[in-house]
Amino acid sequence: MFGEVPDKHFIQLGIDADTIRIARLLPDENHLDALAIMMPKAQHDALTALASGMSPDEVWALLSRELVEEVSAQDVDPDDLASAIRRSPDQAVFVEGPEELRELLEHPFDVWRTFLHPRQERIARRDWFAGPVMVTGGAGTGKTVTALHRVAHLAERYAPDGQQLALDTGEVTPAQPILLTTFTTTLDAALRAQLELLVRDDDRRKLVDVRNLDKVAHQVVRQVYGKLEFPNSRELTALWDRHAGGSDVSGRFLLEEWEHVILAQDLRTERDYLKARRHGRGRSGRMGPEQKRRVWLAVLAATEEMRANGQWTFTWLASEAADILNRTGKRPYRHVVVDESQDLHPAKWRLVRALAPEGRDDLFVAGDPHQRIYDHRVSMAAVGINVRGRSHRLTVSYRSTQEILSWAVRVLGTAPVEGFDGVRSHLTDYTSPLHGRTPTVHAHPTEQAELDALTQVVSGWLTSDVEPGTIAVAARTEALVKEIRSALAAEGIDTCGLAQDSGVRVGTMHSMKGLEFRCVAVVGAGAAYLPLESRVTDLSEDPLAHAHDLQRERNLLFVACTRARDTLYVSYSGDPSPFLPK
Ligand SMILES: Nc1ncnc2c1ncn2[C@@H]1O[C@H](COP(=O)(O)OP(=O)(O)OP(=O)(O)O)[C@@H](O)[C@H]1O
Repeated sequence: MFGEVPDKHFIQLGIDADTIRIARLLPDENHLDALAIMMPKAQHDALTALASGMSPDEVWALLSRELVEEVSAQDVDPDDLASAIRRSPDQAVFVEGPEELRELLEHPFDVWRTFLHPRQERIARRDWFAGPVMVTGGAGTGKTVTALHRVAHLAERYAPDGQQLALDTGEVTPAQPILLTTFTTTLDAALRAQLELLVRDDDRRKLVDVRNLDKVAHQVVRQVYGKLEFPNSRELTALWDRHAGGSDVSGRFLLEEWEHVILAQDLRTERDYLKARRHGRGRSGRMGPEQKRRVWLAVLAATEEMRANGQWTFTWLASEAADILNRTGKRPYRHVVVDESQDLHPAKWRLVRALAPEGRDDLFVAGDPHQRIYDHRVSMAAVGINVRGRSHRLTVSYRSTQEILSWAVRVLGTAPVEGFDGVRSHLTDYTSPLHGRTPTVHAHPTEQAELDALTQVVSGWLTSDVEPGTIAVAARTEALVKEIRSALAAEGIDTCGLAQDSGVRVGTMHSMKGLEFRCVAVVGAGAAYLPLESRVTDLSEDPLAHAHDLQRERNLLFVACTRARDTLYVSYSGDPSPFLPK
């Protein structure tokens, strides 16, 4: 990791000879993190900053700024933190100790968005990175906050009319040089709201295009193909069924083969398809060459029909958008910042790569492999994104209490999780400085009894002055979400979807991703819903796909539970889910 750092840089930063020898043996930042408790803090901080690619002068500037912060913190009136944040020009305050954090808990929900920890600060406010940056970390470790601050930092380089100030390369700067993007519309609405808190100046905020990737892809492809249509899943299956006949597989299988193998690996010819790897694709792994040929022809026919009808899927759209940009050489943004990246399909990664020219500060990507709830594993190198030497991990959760974290981490089970670029990801040093109540798990004889109990719990939260919009109820299926909303409504409790704010928010576990609430109830955590049988490949069909599917269901429960800041209530009827910690 420090291969290119000369000894004199270490010495200049006060790092002793023994530590230099150890540092030279470290392959990556995870190993450096693990040594934190064995090294003097100042030396470890300096190494962490060096590892992120800073020059010795930048490291000095950062460390001395932190020192000044530490000293001046003693003069700050601790009762006046909220107004201190508002006074501070860049809306950032450094928070290190649990006491300070507890103070902050008292402040309004949204004010949280504007605090930075020195480690996050080092990433977000770094002058520049030589290429793509990856920020990983467990739920609530501030990946989104760091990404937002990075956007604000990048925006400061530009005059409000879009002219680049700091890095004048002589090229024309796009009107909106920065794209802040994520997975879904719900999340891009949340990001937009948070960016408004952080970048107060309207003109500067206009430099940032906040849009989910599907919308970005849509705009690129539409310019070439005109109006685009997106058939619903029933229409799509019917179309693919019509082409499946000769290939001895179902239309659904064919469609998945196209999206998960052909588009995922960007296979362009029958030859490439015959050679392609297809781990976790059930019976397709066992198809002979003749059958694969038939499948390839059926896929060609189905996609030709879709193209003739002007019909698209969002994965295809992303793939096509990347192709168009690569073909024309157009790069609509200077910087692309991606949040919740763990679930991006490889075609969407190709699009991300194609959206900005390669170079300094081109891509900034945040994600957590433990929160992967769709089945997309990707090698960043294969999609042309090289983060080597520029990956950073956050380990302190500022959202949930240690009690909630310790419980939720057990939901994940013990199977190793594949991180980005095939690196195993772990949560062993993932902690929270906050403490509170242990999550409670409640068993009920029937679903009706479970819903009655939920109504009482939510009423209790409301009467103890928890704002309705900071309460969320999550369930595995849409049908159960509907039942929950009716049960709460029958008791006079207003409810709304997770993206709205007109009552207690209720939604599926999938749509909880990226959000956070003071109190969370996870309902239907029984064996009937988790794992959801219809979403798990049969063991006999494909053991690898079976194991992936089960892990994905675990991750889903983990995502739902780690949305809770203060209180987590879990219930089920019938048998408990095997994922619940014993
Ligand atoms: N340095 C900090 N000091 C205080 N609060 C912070 C800090 N960093 C983040 N937070 C707060 O912690 C919570 C979680 O932050 P954020 O949403 O950025 O985490 P995340 O890593 O993106 O989470 P997830 O992966 O679960 O979506 C937010 O309420 C945020 O405001």
